[in-house]
Amino acid sequence: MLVPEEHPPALRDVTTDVHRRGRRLRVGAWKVAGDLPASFRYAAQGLAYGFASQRNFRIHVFTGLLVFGMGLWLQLAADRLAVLVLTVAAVLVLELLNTATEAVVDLAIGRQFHPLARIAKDCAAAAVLVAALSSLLIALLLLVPPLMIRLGV
Ligand SMILES: Nc1ncnc2c1ncn2[C@@H]1O[C@H](COP(=O)(O)OP(=O)(O)OP(=O)(O)O)[C@@H](O)[C@H]1O
Repeated sequence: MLVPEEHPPALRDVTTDVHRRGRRLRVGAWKVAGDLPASFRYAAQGLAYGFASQRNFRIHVFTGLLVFGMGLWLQLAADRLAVLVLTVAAVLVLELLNTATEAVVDLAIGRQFHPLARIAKDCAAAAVLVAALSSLLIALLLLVPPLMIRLGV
């Protein structure tokens, strides 16, 4: 068991858990979400930050809404609509993780060059690209055939 006083202060900050009313509480952060509404509030803040600061995130949101709207218009079956939702969500999730990665890298290294910082940022951006390309392909596979029928082509 960790005894906080046995560690130097910096290590103690990141390693110590306390037990309160049967719950483990992390105490290494500047602030910890104390309850479920607070957790949702912080998640909403992250979502709002991603939307406000990341042009690509906004593009993905509007593209996703467009694709889902087309799916509804074309009366796709529920399981096909679910696949569209899943692919759009995957791109948005990865875009948020990309933003988080950029923030952590900048926090760690600031404006200096480091090859590992470049790898972290490039790979996070590549993850978004892979998800976006595969979700575009899935959307085409699901939407084009019924669209052709609807247009009488
Ligand atoms: N500290 C750094 N050291 C080395 N290379 C960096 C560093 N910061 C950024 N880069 C390089 O510059 C590129 C762009 O960095 P940036 O922080 O703008 O990320 P981004 O993924 O382009 O941002 P966004 O997702 O907002 O378009 C990175 O992909 C990386 O190749």
